[in-house]
Amino acid sequence: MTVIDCQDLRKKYKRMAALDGITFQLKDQKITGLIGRNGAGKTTLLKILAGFIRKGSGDVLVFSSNPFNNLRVSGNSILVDDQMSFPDSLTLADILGMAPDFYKRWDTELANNLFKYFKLNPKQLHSRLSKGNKATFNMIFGLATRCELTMFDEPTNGMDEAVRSDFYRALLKDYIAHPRSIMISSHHLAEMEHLLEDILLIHKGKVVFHQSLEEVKEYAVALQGTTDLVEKLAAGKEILHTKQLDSQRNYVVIKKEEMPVIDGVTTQPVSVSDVCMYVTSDGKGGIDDVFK
Ligand SMILES: Nc1ncnc2c1ncn2[C@@H]1O[C@H](COP(=O)(O)OP(=O)(O)OP(=O)(O)O)[C@@H](O)[C@H]1O
Repeated sequence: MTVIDCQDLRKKYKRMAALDGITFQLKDQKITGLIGRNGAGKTTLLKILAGFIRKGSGDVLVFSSNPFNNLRVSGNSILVDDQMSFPDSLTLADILGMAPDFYKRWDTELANNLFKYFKLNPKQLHSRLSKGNKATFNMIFGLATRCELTMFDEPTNGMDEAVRSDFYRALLKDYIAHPRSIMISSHHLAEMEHLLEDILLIHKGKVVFHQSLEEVKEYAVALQGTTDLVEKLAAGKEILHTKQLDSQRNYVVIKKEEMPVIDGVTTQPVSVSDVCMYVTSDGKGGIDDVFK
């Protein structure tokens, strides 16, 4: 089943293009990482998919329907972000108690068990929660809805390291038991990489690639060695990143292709988070370019 189908999706804020022709499809039940630099358009895309804001032009279908103000979409999807708000008069216990009325697959046992594990106070008002506890409660809520399309926008913002690690584990365990389409935008790609099956990388409102994690791991290769040898080997190749290691040695990341073996140059894999950082970087040397 096609869960999401975006074709040339565009959205402008005044004259600024936040989404500039996004095309991708989400077909199977997978955990997809929505990755991109600050301002890439991740939140805008998620809000359109959740039906919170209107698209500009192009097509967007969620469960084969336009998601904006659509009851079928809102009943089967959830966007968990730090702007989730609940009526001020409701305590956390009230919110959990009312959730089954809105989400048909709501799992009360999961919600209660996670709630106890994270030692949240059932009498507290959502608006009074600390940043980290609000993120934790929102995560519990998002997981317990078991929505067919569950989207998290920077879910771990504010969580301490232990809670982040528990969140990743809870998400994975629940997903394995109850597969569904999950999309997570996060700046902590390295620490949640083990969860992801696919990566949708966007930059300046455009899709850079939509690939499996295994494909992204094979996307680039790093060459390290004496500057003249590395430069010779990298000549004519698509260079993604360069770093001068010392006066004689260089480190160059290129798009992966068959490489001849040359004495004095080693080839190394490039991590998924580094690939995403390099291909969305405007300069090739990163912050070092500023100090040249
Ligand atoms: N309500 C708004 N009004 C005007 N411009 C906006 C609005 N919301 C977002 N933008 C702009 O649209 C672009 C995309 O923003 P968006 O929040 O979607 O990016 P993001 O990838 O989620 O960024 P970050 O990782 O920093 O949260 C940015 O340039 C942002 O300034």
